[in-house]
Amino acid sequence: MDNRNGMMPFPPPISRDRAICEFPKCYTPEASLQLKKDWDNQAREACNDRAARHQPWDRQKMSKVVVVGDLNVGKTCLINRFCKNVFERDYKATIGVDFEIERFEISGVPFSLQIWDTAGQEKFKCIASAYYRGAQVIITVFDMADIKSLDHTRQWLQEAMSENENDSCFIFLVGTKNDLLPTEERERTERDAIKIATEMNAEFWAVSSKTGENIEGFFFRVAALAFERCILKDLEGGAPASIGRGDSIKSDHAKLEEATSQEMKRNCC
Ligand SMILES: Nc1nc2c(ncn2[C@@H]2O[C@H](COP(=O)(O)OP(=O)(O)OP(=O)(O)O)[C@@H](O)[C@H]2O)c(=O)[nH]1
Repeated sequence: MDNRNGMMPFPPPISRDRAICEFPKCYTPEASLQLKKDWDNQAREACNDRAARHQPWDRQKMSKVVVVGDLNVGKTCLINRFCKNVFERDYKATIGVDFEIERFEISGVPFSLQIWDTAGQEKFKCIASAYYRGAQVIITVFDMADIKSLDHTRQWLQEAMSENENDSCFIFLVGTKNDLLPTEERERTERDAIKIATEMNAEFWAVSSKTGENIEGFFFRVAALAFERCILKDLEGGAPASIGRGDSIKSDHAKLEEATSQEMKRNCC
């Protein structure tokens, strides 16, 4: 499509497998952020009303998601399994940060998650932490087969929250690599994780990026909760997050490259 006049081309249609109609279930009621089984009435009515009047929302709806946790716990694999349906067996450390945009259609409304993958390695922390601000969702990740990484999630959350307002974020605690554990051990680790999730005010999920178990259910849940909050904020007249029309994403990429190369040059970390 011609882009010479500076207008952004229309984005491609949202994939059918990213349409969410039913309110997605939690993993376990013991560590869930919302026990309700359906959308908030006010949000649902607002969406139905707009659809009936063929009146689109003023801004494209978007939430920022920040994924944190120790190195090697599987943050990149978690994101890549959902966004690209791939699983990488070999470990490649994330340098600084990276991000993916995932588009959904929820109750007929286009909605995007901007998912930030941050490096777990200590030496890249100073780059990654610059991207914590403005998150609507924080996902703290640990490796189900490495109990130390579960203990460290409190510290990761504290650091991510230090850049955000209290109560402004949905918090998730995600255990990856559940394919590596026998049932008994898995149940024990889940019980430990649920205790920590409760302390953190987080919703717990156990997933496997290798087998794909619970990956879609988890991200649909994240998208649905973030979307609903976005609609309710809009109805309250708060400033909703806006994704812009592509140029802000490009400038994020430019900033990312610049910050990473400066940081590497300075070798400060
Ligand atoms: N068996 C199994 N291995 C996994 C799973 N998820 C990730 N891995 C492996 O764990 C290693 C680390 O995965 P990454 O996703 O790169 O880890 P990361 O947390 O992004 O690491 P950093 O970028 O250093 O912060 C890789 O060798 C993956 O193949 C999983 O669900 N099951």
